[in-house]
Amino acid sequence: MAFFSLSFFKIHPQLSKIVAKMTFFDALLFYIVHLVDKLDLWHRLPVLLGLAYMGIRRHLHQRYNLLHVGEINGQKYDTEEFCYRTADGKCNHPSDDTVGSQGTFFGRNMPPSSSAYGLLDPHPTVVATKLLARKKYIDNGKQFNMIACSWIQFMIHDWIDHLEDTKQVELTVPEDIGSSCPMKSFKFFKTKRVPTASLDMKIGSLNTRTPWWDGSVIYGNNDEGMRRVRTFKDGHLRITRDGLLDHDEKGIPISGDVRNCWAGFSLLQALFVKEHNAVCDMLKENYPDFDDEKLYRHARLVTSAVIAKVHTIDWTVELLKTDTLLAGMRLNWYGLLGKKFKDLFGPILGPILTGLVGLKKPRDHGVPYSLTEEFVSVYRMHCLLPDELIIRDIKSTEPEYESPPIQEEVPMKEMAGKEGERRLSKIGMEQMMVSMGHQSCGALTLWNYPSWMRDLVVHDINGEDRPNRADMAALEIYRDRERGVARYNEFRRNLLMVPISKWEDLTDDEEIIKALREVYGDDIEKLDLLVGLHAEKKIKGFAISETAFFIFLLIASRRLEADRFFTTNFNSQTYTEKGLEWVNKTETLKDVIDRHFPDMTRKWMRCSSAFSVWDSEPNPKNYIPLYLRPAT
Ligand code: HEM
Repeated sequence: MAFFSLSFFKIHPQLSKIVAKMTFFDALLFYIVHLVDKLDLWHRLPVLLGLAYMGIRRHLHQRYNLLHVGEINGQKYDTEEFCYRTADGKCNHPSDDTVGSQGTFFGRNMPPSSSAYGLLDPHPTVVATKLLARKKYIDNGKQFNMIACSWIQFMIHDWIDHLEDTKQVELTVPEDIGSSCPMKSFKFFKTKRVPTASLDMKIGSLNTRTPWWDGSVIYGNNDEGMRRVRTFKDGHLRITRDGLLDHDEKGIPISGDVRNCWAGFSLLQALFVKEHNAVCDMLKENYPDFDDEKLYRHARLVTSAVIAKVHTIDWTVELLKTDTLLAGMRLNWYGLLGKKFKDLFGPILGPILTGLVGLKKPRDHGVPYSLTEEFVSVYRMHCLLPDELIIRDIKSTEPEYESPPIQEEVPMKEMAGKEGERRLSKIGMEQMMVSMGHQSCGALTLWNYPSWMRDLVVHDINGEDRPNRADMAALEIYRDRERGVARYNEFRRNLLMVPISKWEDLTDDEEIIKALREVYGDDIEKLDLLVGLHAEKKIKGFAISETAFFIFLLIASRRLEADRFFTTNFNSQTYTEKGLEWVNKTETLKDVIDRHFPDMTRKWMRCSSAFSVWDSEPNPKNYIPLYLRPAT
C-alpha cells in the first residue's frame, strides 16, 4: 500500500541536498537504490540482483562517502626498493610515502555532525544504564563463536586506535541513576584533536596504528615495535616453547599490539606468529640464500595476506550469513569467474571478473587511503563479549564431534590483561582454542553490554594498567559525540539511507521503544549511533545492522584495492612463487589451525567454518550455482 502514498516518493531534504551535488548518472543510480531501500528489498533479491544493488551502492559511497582529513604532503619514493611492508606503514601508496602510515589522520565517510546536541545530552551514563547495560546474556546462537569475537578484536588492533590527549575528562553519574551505575564517576583522556592545514576539515584525530592490512597486530606499528617482536634469526618472531606469546618482566605479552588484551586475543596473535614462523621455514627451505631480513619481509607479506583472506572469505561470510554476501565476499577476492579461473590464469580481467586482489594498480577513488571515524564507530562491538569464558575438558573420552564437557566457567575479567595471560599459560593453546570454538559469543543488541566492562581496568598503549577504571558503555557514547560522529539518523542520511521517522521504524519491540522514549523523548534525531545500530531490526543472517554493513561494504573493498601489496605487488616477484602459493592455498582459518594442530578440527569441529560454534551442523549442500541462487 505504501507504494501509492505520496510520502513514499518524498525524499528527505538532507538527501535531496546530497543528490543535488551528484552527476546526472549517479543521481539516477541513487534513485534506483532509494526505491529498492524504500521497499526494503535488496537482501531479498536473487543473488545476482543483490550483487548489482551492492555494486551500485558501493560506487555511490566511493564517490560521496570518502573524505580526506589532513594534508597530502608525502614524498615520492622508489617502489622497487620498498617492495615490502615497512614497520610504520610508510611506502605503500605508489606516489606518497606517508599515506596510511602510523600517526596519520583518520579520514571520514561524512562531514562531522551538524547537530547542536551537547556532549552530555542525554548523559552518557544514562544511555549506558537504560539502554546498553546487560540484563541477561543474549548470545549469537550457532552462527558466531568466541574465536570470531576475538578475531575482530585482532583486526581492530591491526587497524585503528585514536591518539589520546594528555588532558582528562571526568564523567559524574547523575544522582537519579547513581544506584544503577557501577561507578559514581570516572576519568579518562580526551581524544587528541589536531588542527589540519585543510580548509574543509579543520580538525581531526590521529591513528596510532597503521591502517593498512599489514598484520601490525603481530609485527608492531613502528621500528621499535618491530624490533621487540623479532628474533633476528631465520626471519622468525618471538614465541615460547608452549606456542604462546612471550612476556616481559612485568608479565605483559610481547607482541605487535598489547593494549586491552585478553587471553582469546593473545591466542590469535600466537597462532599467527606460528604461521609467520612456518612461512619463514618454508621459504628458507626453498630459497636457502635468503637471509633473516629477506625471510622476515616475505613472511610478513604472506602472513598479512593470509589474515586478510581469512577475514574476507571466512569471517565476514559467517558474520553476514546469506548467499548474496557469500558471493559478494568471494567476488572481492576471486571475482565472478572464481578461484579455479584465477588460479589458472591470474588476475587478468579486472575487478568484476577476477577480483580486487591482484589489480594492476591500487585504487583509492581519488582519496588517499585511511580508515575513518565512522568505521571505528560501527566497529564498537563490545557486546560480542560474554560474562564468562567456558573452558572445556579436551582430555575427556567423549565420542567424536560431541562437545567436550565443561571444565570451568571463568569470569571474563579474569581472562583479561596480565591475569588472563597467566590463566592462558595454564590452560594452553589447544584447550583454549577448542573451548572458544564451542562457545557462542554475545549478540549485538541492546541490553547486552557486558557488565564487567562497566568498571574496567583500561590499558595504556604499552599494555600497562591505568589507575583510572572506566565505564566502557558510557565512554563509547561519549567518544562518538566527542569525535563529531553523526548521530544515528543523520548518519543514515549521509549514507544515502532512508532515515527513520518514528521509533517504530527502528524496531518492533515495544519494550525497547518505551526505553528509547524514556531516554530521548520523541526526538529521534537525538538517538546515539551506537544505540541505533544495536536497536535496528536485523536482516536475516546478519549479525550486524544494515547501517553498519554499508560502511563495511565500502571499507572492506578499500582495504584491499587501495593497498599496493594486494594489487600491483600481489605477485610472485614480490611474495616469491612459494609465498604466493601459500596464500593461494589457504582459504579459511580452519586451514591455518589444521597446519599447526593437525588433529584439532578433525576431532572437535563439526561445522564448516572455524568461526561458527564447533558442534553445529556443517553448511547444507546446495547444488544450485551460487550466482544463480534465488532470494534466501
Ligand atoms: C576483553 C576484550 C576487550 C577489551 C578489554 C577492550 C577494551 C577497550 C578499551 C579500553 C578501549 C578504549 C576506549 C576509549 O578510550 O575510547 C577500546 C576501544 C575499542 N574497542 Fe575494545 N576491547 C575488547 C574487545 C573488543 C572487541 C571484541 C571489539 C570488536 C570489534 C572491540 C572494538 C573496539 C573499538 C572499535 C574501539 C575504538 C578504538 C578507537 O577509539 O580508536 N574491542 N576497547
